[in-house]
Amino acid sequence: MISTKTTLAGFEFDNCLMNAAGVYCYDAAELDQMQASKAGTFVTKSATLQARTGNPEPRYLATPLGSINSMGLPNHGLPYYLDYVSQQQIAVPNKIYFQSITGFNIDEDEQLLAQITASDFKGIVELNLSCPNVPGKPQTGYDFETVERILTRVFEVYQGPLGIKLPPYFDIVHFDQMAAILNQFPLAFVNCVNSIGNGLFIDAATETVTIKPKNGFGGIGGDYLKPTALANVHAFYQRLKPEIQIIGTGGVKSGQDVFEHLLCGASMVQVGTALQKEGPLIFDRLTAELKTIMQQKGYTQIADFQGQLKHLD
Ligand SMILES: O=C1NC(=O)NC(C(=O)O)N1
Repeated sequence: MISTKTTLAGFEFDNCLMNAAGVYCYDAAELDQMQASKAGTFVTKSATLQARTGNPEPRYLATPLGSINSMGLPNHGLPYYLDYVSQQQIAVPNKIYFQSITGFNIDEDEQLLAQITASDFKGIVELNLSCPNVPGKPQTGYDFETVERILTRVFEVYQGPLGIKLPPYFDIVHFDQMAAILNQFPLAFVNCVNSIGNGLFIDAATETVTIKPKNGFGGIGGDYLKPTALANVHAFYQRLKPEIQIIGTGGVKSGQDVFEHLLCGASMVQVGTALQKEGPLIFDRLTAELKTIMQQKGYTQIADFQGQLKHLD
């Protein structure tokens, strides 16, 4: 019997696959589809203190090799998602859900966490430190001192399982510096990676950008992202203390892509662009393809190969 079960933050999940925050998680209708899918669980759209309409449209484009988006954190506000998850904790009790949050400053992060503490939320928090699409708002994950300040406050005020969503890094020294900061904290996980911020996809026929916000600059996902995502997963897997697990996100559209993220050290794999394109049935296909690869290699569980990427010595 081949199993794609996984454990994260001390919880067991029937499947190591789930959505990436932002995809199929904006409202109850989308989250219901995630609940009905083969995914092991879901994460909500990153919730902010106040509901947001997000950036002007067009703000998303699927491209042949991936996607570009500048959604701008459209969401119904944290209470909406806490209510939905509260219902699911009763309707489907033996599952653990992820709540993504993002404040626009450290005090908002604290307020969001206080709301979660005051609720009956029993799941895992994903603190998004990497949205590249709010005009004027930097990707917090690139400000190392601020990350340290935020995590210090977060773990002073919040006692439940919590991880962070990071932007991609492209410098070995940055992996070293960020890992040294993160190893100070009781993080349940680090999710590598968010989209590559501020890419540009243009239409040569009309000589125009393809999305409206920020003169067409947006987060890049899909095939373009995969080598960077795998590198970030593996770099942090190599550097973080074993108590901090890795969620792998970026460029997953086949069972092989899932296998590669797990081989690099991920304990859970999230799907964004390909889920947006194919819909939640993708989890049936990805699970079957991953099991086929595992069977061909003689593996029966993820632990048989997780993090076992070989180097050339
Ligand atoms: O963290 C995010 N990453 C993205 O690529 N897009 C969304 C968004 O724009 O809301 N947020």
